[in-house]
Amino acid sequence: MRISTEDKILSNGGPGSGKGTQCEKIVAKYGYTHLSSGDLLRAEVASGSERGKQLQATMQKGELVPLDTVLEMIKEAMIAKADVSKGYLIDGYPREVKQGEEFEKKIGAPALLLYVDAKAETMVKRLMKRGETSGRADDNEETIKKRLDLYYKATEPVIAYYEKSGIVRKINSELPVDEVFAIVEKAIDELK
Ligand SMILES: Nc1ncnc2c1ncn2[C@H]1C[C@H](O)[C@@H](COP(=O)(O)OP(=O)(O)O)O1
Ligand SMILES: [Mg+2]
Repeated sequence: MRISTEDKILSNGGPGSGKGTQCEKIVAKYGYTHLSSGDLLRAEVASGSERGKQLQATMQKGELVPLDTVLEMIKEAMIAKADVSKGYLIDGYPREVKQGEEFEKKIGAPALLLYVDAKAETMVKRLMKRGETSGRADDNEETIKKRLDLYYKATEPVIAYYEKSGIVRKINSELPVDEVFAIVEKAIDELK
């Protein structure tokens, strides 16, 4: 399956940077199909399947789940929506350069990467606050620290990887949500 370039937008950035928040607003305005790799994985865990059980153990440690599993799940979700989708917004993927390369090969090049950028200190603060109500097993101090380390080590290079193709738009996510969204809108509207 290959989906045309203009139908794929990636949203990337650190844990707690505000990807999910912005994606929700993008979906409301532009009607894209939102695929959050984290949400897909958490849904698999919640289903209680054997695959879900293995995923849970990995995610609880703040580690990345196997490359093929995530890509397979994203692909399945894209196919399921292919008839009705106005385009896909893929949130929190790729998490490492190798995942990006696989994505290009199996699904195709994206049109835009929204790089949702916030300081480490801001991300930790937001995640600790989110942890009070999110019920997420990985929103605790110890796992947050690991996720941040992993983000800087594995995921930041993804941004550099896509910078070569000129599709990265850096979004200052230190601002209030609506101001962040104004920057996001500009980046998306430039595609048209
Ligand atoms: N621009 C902003 N200003 C203040 N809080 C924000 C924000 N964007 C998001 N948040 C809050 C909402 C969440 O409780 C928390 C993490 O946001 P999120 O969208 O769940 O992040 P991510 O999906 O990148 O992990 O921070
Ligand atoms: Mg999220």
